[in-house]
Amino acid sequence: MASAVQAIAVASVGSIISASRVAAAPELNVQSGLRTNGVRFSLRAVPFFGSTSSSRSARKQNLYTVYAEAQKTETLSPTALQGEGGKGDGESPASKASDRKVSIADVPKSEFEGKTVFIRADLNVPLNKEREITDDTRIRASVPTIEYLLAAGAKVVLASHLGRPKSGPEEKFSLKPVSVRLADLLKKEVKFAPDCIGPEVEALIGGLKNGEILLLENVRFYKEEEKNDLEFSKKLAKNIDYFVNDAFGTAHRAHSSTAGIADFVTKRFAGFLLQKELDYLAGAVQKPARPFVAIVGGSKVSSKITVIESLLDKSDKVILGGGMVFTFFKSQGYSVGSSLVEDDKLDLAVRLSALAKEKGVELILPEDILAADKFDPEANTQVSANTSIPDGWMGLDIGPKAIEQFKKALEGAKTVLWNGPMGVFEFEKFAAGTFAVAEEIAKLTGEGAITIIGGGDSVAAVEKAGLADKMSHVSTGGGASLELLEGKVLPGVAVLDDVEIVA
Ligand SMILES: Nc1ncnc2c1ncn2[C@@H]1O[C@H](COP(=O)(O)OP(=O)(O)O)[C@@H](O)[C@H]1O
Ligand SMILES: O=C(OP(=O)(O)O)[C@H](O)COP(=O)(O)O
Repeated sequence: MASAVQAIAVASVGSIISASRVAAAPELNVQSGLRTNGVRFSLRAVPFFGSTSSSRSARKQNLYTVYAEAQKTETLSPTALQGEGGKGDGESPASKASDRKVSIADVPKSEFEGKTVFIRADLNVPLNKEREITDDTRIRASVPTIEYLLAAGAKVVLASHLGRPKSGPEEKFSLKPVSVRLADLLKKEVKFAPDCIGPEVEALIGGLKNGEILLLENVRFYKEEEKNDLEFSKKLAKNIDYFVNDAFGTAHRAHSSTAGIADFVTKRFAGFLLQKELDYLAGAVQKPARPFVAIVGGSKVSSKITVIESLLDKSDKVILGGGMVFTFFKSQGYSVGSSLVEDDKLDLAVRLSALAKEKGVELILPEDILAADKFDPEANTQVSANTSIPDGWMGLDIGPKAIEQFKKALEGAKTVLWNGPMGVFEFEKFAAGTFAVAEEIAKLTGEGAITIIGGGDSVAAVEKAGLADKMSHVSTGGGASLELLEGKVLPGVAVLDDVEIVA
């Protein structure tokens, strides 16, 4: 066992068929941190959960075994270590499944040579009226997986949705502009299929040579996609060997191209982007370097209840900002003027405050508020104590004292997770709180903290502040990152082959 250092074996259940070195891969190379203590990891197909398909039991299982002279914590990503220890159930790690999915970096690169690989990416990018891409972040984020598989000699069939087309093909939802941008980024030809299933697509796939790529047209041009329709999933999988899911932004959807297709291929892997998102959003949050400070903002408490609850279990401090704080203030009997309040959630605010006390987590609300006389970029403003926003005025940002209070609360943090802006940052007058928090988090990254921006409007805010590249991780998924932070199983992740630590 100890002699099989840094080797990975990939096998069908019961019979090992190959063994070779782990492939080099950007950022997520399992091999890169290997040390010594002789740990064996088994990677095997996960039991099915999270899709409506009935054929899962018929799925052919795979067993992946990683042999490593390894210091566990340095060998695997944070998610790989979930499930180990801490549960006090007396089981050894040998019998525990981890939540880590088999990524394309876990198998030899040669595994993909000559294989037809269906990559589901999230290429759902914003376009203007001229159908020009206004933000190509998601395309750029998808490039490492695509480049890696092309270099490995795979025949890449790339699929995505774009927007929410209602009934069939519509030019404004075509992925054609994406193929052009992708070709620029890859510096190679990207063939474009006018459909995502059917004889023409089959012929195009059949004509692919090793290292060539075909982008399929929007999978949502078929209503069957969102229904995770069995026949449609089968059609997508026609002539496909492996499924690689890299579409983190859509991993919370149990659709044909994100989940159903997995039943009709021989192997299912996480791409680099998906794995990175899981490492940060699930891994770092489950096993954070402490102190771990979570910051939750945004407009409504109702949309973040489960996230706050889940973070109260894991973090040392939870800072609250944005429109949701007024529901907390009102629940404490403060005057909130005409600020955004969810009157049916007052009890919930009381309950969350009590829960924080019970768990010994500091729940920090802003000491003062920047109030406006109307919801308008040009509104008149005044700073109010959190207890007494005057009638007719509404809180649209945290105040200057709160900025200092939040900075102090963040001091020394080793892990920071941020979801939701501190105010109406879209209006310049009410962006100071959000930008100050963004700057403070960026500073902490420089000091060695792990800083994670958990999707949605906070990503837009960090980008607007020009600080996105100063964060450890900026998520490409809004809804998906929220669901992950809430502790939900993402169907597009659940269908992938899983890692289990066996010794
Ligand atoms: N005090 C406030 N009053 C009203 N709206 C607010 C306030 N603070 C923040 N918002 C709004 O909340 C929105 C973001 O909310 P949400 O969607 O919950 O966040 P995220 O997208 O980051 O998850 C932003 O459009 C912002 O303008
Ligand atoms: O943009 C997306 O989600 P997000 O706005 O929650 O980040 C994804 O592409 C998913 O799209 P969908 O919400 O139409 O399924």
